Amino acid sequence: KVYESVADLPKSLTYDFVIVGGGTAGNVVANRLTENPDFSVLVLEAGVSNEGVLDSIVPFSTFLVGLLEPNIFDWNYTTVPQTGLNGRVLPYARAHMLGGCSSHNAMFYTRGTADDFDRYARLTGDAGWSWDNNEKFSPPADHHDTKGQFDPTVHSTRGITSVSLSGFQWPIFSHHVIQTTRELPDVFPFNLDMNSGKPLGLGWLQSTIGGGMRSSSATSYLADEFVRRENLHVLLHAQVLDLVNLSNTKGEASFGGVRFLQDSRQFTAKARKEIILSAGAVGTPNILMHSGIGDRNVLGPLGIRTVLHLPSVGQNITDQPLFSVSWSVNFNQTLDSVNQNETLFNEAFAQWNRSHTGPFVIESATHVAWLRLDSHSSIFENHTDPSAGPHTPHIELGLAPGGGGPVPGGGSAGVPGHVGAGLSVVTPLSRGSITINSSNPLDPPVIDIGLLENDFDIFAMREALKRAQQFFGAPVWRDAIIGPTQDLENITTDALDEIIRNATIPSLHLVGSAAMSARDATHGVVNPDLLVKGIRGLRVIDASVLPLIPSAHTQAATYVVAERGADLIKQRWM
Ligand SMILES: Cc1cc2nc3c(=O)[nH]c(=O)nc-3n(C[C@H](O)[C@H](O)[C@H](O)COP(=O)(O)OP(=O)(O)OC[C@H]3O[C@@H](n4cnc5c(N)ncnc54)[C@H](O)[C@@H]3O)c2cc1C
Repeated sequence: KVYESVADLPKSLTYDFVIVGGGTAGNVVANRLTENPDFSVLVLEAGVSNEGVLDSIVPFSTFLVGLLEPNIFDWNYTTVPQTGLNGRVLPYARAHMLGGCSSHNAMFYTRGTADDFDRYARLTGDAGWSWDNNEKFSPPADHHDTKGQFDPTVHSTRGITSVSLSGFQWPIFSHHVIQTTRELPDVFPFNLDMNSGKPLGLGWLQSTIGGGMRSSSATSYLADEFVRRENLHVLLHAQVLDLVNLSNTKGEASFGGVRFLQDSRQFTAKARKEIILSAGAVGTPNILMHSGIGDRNVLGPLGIRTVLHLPSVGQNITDQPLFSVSWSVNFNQTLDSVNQNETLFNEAFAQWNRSHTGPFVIESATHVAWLRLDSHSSIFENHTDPSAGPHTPHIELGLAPGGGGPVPGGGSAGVPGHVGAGLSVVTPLSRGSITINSSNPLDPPVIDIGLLENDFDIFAMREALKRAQQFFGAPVWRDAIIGPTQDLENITTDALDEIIRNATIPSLHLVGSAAMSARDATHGVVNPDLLVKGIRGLRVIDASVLPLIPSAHTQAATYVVAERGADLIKQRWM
């Protein structure tokens, strides 16, 4: 059951497992552990309920933008000035609601490549880090014939989170996109299913949407049938401050509980078996450091006693840069037509309310191209290829029948008659850090994502732009395209770089802040079993543990981490 107040919890605050964060990963773990009726589980979520939050239910991007403005649904973080982005300070969205970022993300469901996961297995020395098919592949909202748009053999229909193809079509756009794969097959080969492990090429986007509504870890893994389990308690408005009840057995430290705040009152929840940190790639390292696990050179000056000197906490974090471009077109069958016309907007909303069909059942993008840089690119003279293997893309073009493309945290340009591409470098080499500058756990952490600091990333972004220009320059677009909304062709490379640095935003795909590494590695935060190195009974299960960013959006990989993490816990205790 989901509780709003500690006072309503039926038991004492002692459970077998305490999970910190009811986000994307945390709810998966809560669900899987409570399959065993002998385990009791408490989830502590700082944020609010997802129930009835329309902006989180309706997939359409205009609603999502509402969620990302400063409000109670987000932690409202900002980055430090970003050197690679001309010193700009950016909002850094992290959900503050049940379901975590799966309740307010753009719903792209992209698994990455088999190469990515093989590399995790290699890096950790644990072959178990392969991927899993656990989604519930569902019909699109409009029940159109999906033959030729995906490969059923690489999907599961028995999983928990719904995944579907676009449930609404913008016919001219879709036709032109697919026609481009025929006209320029060498650059944009059609790929039947980008989630097969080999995503290179261009195909139809799959999203975490079912029945025309967002499918998050809160609506799926905490659906009524699961959350009513007597051994599962989820407490909202419970912000964890730090880990407490430190003890030492045979030279190994362990924490017996977590201290949390609700309505300005402090409580301690105790774990008989394990504490699981699922507070996300910002929240998890923050809690670790406030609990004395981190670099002693950071903790000492702040007056935090170092329990374990683990300098990798919060280091080497990675996000993917996102730069949006758009072209004016002479047809008005685009998302912009709905956004710019109140009558059409209200009609679309009425249709969604009536039947969960129509333009509001998709976020914005309908197709994605995953591309590699030319192997002879000059950039490889100074950089080794950062991709995990030959089937791994370096860049992504998220193609949308509307201005500006998918813009997490931004919103679309919103001018009628536009098509857009969200350009992303999915194997960036820039790295950043999450650290703290105060001993008060209620103070926000210091977020430096380091976007575009490495020259590989700006090079790859320029290449992504060239591919987008090539794409919309294909013969089929000739009669449709009026021109780019910004002239990015007839300018110098320096001027282009300046524009890119001034307009790039983070994809919000942060990973690596509590990275897993091989057991005997001198770096890293968790072992391949996700237990924190040198601490007993403390696991991290969320996007923080991914040591390198998958060449994809990160929720699918986070679900994989969570499913595997839950399996590992079960193996230990059952
Ligand atoms: C705006 C946006 C758009 C995105 N779009 C996509 C997309 O289209 N496709 C995709 O694949 N990925 C996308 N992502 C990324 C993806 O959603 C995340 O990588 C993934 O959801 C992270 O899951 P997580 O479990 O690690 O963390 P989260 O889902 O963030 O969960 C962490 C939870 O812990 C809670 N928490 C944090 N600190 C505390 C504390 N001290 N006490 C108690 N609770 C705490 C938080 O409130 C949150 O609920 C997007 C992300 C954002 C923000």
